[in-house]
This record gives sequence, C-alpha cells and structure tokens, in this order.
Amino acid sequence: MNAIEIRNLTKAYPLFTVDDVSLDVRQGYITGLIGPNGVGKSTLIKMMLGIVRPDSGSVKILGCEMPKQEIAIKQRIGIVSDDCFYYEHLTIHDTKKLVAPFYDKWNDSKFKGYLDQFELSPKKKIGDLSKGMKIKLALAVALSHEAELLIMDEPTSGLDPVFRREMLDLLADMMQNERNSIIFSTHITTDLDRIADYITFINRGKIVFNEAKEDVLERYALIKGDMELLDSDIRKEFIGIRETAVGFEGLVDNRHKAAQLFGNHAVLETPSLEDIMYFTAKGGRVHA
Ligand SMILES: Nc1ncnc2c1ncn2[C@@H]1O[C@H](COP(=O)(O)OP(=O)(O)OP(=O)(O)O)[C@@H](O)[C@H]1O
Repeated sequence: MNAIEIRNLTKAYPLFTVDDVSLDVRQGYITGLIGPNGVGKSTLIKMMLGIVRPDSGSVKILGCEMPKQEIAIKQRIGIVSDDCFYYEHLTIHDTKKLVAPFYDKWNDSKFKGYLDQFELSPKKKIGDLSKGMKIKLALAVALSHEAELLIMDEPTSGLDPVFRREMLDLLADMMQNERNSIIFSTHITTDLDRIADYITFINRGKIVFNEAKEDVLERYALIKGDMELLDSDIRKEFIGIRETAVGFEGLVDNRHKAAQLFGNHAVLETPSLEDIMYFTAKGGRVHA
C-alpha cells in the first residue's frame, strides 16, 4: 500500500503552477521531497493536508480520501512544520490540554519525556518559541500520538546541527515499526543522504523523478573532462553543465550511455543529491 496517493493535482497561482502532479509515497519508507526554493514543495504538502485547496486532482492518505475523511486521517498522522498551527498566546502546557483530547492514542508521559529531551519548558508561550522550538514542539506532538505517517515541511531548516542529528535518530527509531512512513521536504540534501529511502524531486511545479535513492544515484553520473570533448551533439546529452577555464563538469541521467560515449576520456563520478538538484535546476539556462 502507499502511504499517500496523489493524482493529477494542480494549483495555479498567478505566477506559479503546481502542474498535474501524480505521486505515490510508499508505506514503510522515508521519502525526501527535494527541490530548490520556490518550486512548489510547500504548496504540494499544504494541498496534501487540506491547507491549500487544489484546483483539481485528488489526495488519498493512508487509504482515506482528503478532504472527505480529514478528521480520521489527522488522527493517524503527524504534521511537522514551522508554520505554527497553535494559538500564540497559550503556553505549551495549555496547548497540550487543547490538542491531546483530539487524539485517541495520546500518550501524556511520552509527551512529557519529549519536552524534557527537547528542553522545552511547558510554561513557554507559543508566541515566544523560536522557529526551531516550534519544530521541536510539533515533533513532540507527532511522536506522542503514535502517528503512522509524518508529513514534514522543511523540518530541519531551523535546527542546530546537534538537534538535527537527534531528530534524524528519532525518525529512524519511528521507522522500526515497518508500517510507519515519513515524507519530508528539504533543501538540506545531506539529511537525506543519511536517512531517505526514496527521493521525490520537484522542479518548477513538476515531478522530475520519484525513485529509490539507490537507483537515482546509480542512474545519474557526474562527468568531468576537458573542453575539447564537448561539441554541440555531446552537449545535448547533459541535463546541466558547468564550464570553467580548465574543463567541464556536467550531469547526465544515463550513466551507462555516458560510459560508452566518453570511454576513458572523461571521469565518471556518482553525484550527490545536491549535484543532481543543482544541475537540474540550472540546466535549462545552460542549453538556452
Ligand atoms: N498564496 C499564494 N499566492 C500566490 N503565490 C503563491 C502562494 N503561495 C505560494 N505561492 C508561490 O508558489 C511558488 C511555490 O512556493 P512554495 O512555497 O510551494 O515553494 P517551496 O518549494 O516550498 O519553496 P521553499 O523551499 O523556498 O520553501 C512560489 O513562487 C510562491 O511565491
């Protein structure tokens, strides 16, 4: 089963469109949603959660339809984002009293344990929390009601490196239960190098790929070589290419073909997710 099934989701803003996106997020795995700034990651997540209403298309979460079964769905998922959905004037303690009754599986002692671990005082007001503290609170709530699916929008961006690592460990713990699933958007791709199983890459409102991380890293290659290897036909093989005084560095999405094409004349390396994001985002300009 898929944790999330998105079909033909479209949202047109005056200057930007999430365009006919279909996507399966697999149950039992961690999926990283990557893409440069402003390509529609948050819009897609907000449409999944019913915060932004799509112009067309459908979303199913844990087998239930959004927004028809929204209340049942929200019992079973955790949302982690620094867009705070709580009342600013309430303390963490009062917020807990408000949200806990909503969840059938709320575990108060777990919640207290996470507040301690995350060094969040129950007496602090929501309005006084930093961006990172809001993420920590959202994570504490999510982990205290046995969420089967975490949907996280840029969860690591406001976090110091120490807590970032702690958080990745907590997510790995959650995945001990093989029915659990996580999707998180980020442009800090090194977090995904550590824990993601699948990568969904979105660029300019469209899905570029949604594949197992291992397959992505095997399929793409970073080619480095001398400028004399490049002619107009060869250039077309590249998704993106950077030329310098000493040579070129370019990304292809068919390592096998590139190996045949360049033989021993160029160096083929495995790109990082950041390389793939960089060259794909910049690529269009290079070929223009
Ligand atoms: N309510 C809105 N009205 C008009 N345009 C919007 C609205 N919300 C988002 N956009 C536009 O949609 C585009 C995608 O924004 P979105 O926040 O989904 O991107 P993102 O990939 O999450 O970016 P980032 O990584 O910077 O958070 C942007 O150009 C943004 O200006």
